[in-house]
Amino acid sequence: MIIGVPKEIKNNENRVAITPAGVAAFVKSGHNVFIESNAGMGSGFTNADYMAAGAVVLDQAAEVWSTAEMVMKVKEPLASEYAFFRQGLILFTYLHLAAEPELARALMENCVTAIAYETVEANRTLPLLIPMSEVAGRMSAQIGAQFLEKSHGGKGILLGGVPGVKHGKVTIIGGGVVGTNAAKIALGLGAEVTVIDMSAERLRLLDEMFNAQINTLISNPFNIAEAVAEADLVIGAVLIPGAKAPKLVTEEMIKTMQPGAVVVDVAIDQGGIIETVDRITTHDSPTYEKYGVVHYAVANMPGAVPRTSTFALTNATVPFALQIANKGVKQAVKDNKSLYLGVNVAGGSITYEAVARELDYTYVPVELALEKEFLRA
Ligand SMILES: NC(=O)C1=CN([C@@H]2O[C@H](COP(=O)(O)OP(=O)(O)OC[C@H]3O[C@@H](n4cnc5c(N)ncnc54)[C@H](O)[C@@H]3O)[C@@H](O)[C@H]2O)C=CC1
Ligand SMILES: CC(=O)C(=O)O
Repeated sequence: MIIGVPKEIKNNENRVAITPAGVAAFVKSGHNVFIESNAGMGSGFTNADYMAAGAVVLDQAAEVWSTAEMVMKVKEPLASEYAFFRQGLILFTYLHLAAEPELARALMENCVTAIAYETVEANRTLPLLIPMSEVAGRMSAQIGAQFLEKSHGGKGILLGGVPGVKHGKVTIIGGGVVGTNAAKIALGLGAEVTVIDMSAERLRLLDEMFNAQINTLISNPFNIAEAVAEADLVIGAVLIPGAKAPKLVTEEMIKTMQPGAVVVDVAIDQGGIIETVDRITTHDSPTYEKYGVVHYAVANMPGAVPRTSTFALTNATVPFALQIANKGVKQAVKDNKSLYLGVNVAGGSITYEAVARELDYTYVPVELALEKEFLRA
């Protein structure tokens, strides 16, 4: 199979979908890799590194997209990339379609087989989301601490306090991978940490994991309102796979926060859980202020630490991509239920139930959609 890797074009997105080691793995299995010139520069990989591993370096993104049978990316394609979609193309990347209706339509209209990293599932975990959630979770506490500084618009507190002065309070809503990693760093900084989740089982696990050093609360509007009002920093970390994030922190709750408090809505890639987060921000301009509260809503947080993130992401994605390349998408998806659950669009239909429900399309099971696709070809 011919694998294409274009350079990422989202604001300050310095990750790349493949490392030279990944290229070598594809080449060893008899595949060809075409990568856009300088695609790896932001992560510290030169064109020469990729060529030494066996890749062909192409100057233009258009050449990569048009040559490839499978395009591997990091972030969802932006509007300027939709023109590259065509029937038969396999796209393997983060998609977050519940929050990207235009992208969903473009993929359907062009009959792309689109496999979303974030819905590939194994043993009730999301193996291709986990590494980036680990990164974003850790970053969220660090970033929150930074924006609490006066010079960054915050209320001017140190999360850890100092002897004789109170610690800062961090409320984390969603105790999954992002939430757990945020709690680790917030606790390490010396903050008083509260984690809210809808799963009592998850809270029990967290209580044990942190040796009762954090407060845990079951998710309901009353507990969320109280914990938000008290918090210096709120971190949004809820996920319902494939679906739009529920708005759990209302505008009224945000109004109860103190001036200079900070919210970091990590779940923004699925639409965000904070009602007053009304836009996606970028690494260039990461925050805005509303009701005196600093709002941060960057949808590609790991893009700011690209070297760590590219290694972590590709460690997880390349083995799945190799299965697709070795067997072809139809057989790979048939053999591997995890990959089956990653297919969001095929044969012009939405093939992931929660995405179809969210975007108001008829859900078509992957096997039927792929059959249609192969009959059409
Ligand atoms: N902005 C960015 O750059 C990045 C964003 N993310 C996003 O962060 C979000 C969280 O991801 P993960 O932690 O990996 O998901 P996860 O599945 O590990 O955790 C989600 C948690 O939310 C909880 N939950 C669901 N409904 C809830 C409710 N009503 N109240 C409280 N808790 C509830 C679940 O029980 C689960 O523990 C996702 O949207 C993910 O895509 C991840 C990486 C980077
Ligand atoms: C998960 C995701 O969207 C990211 O890492 O950018």
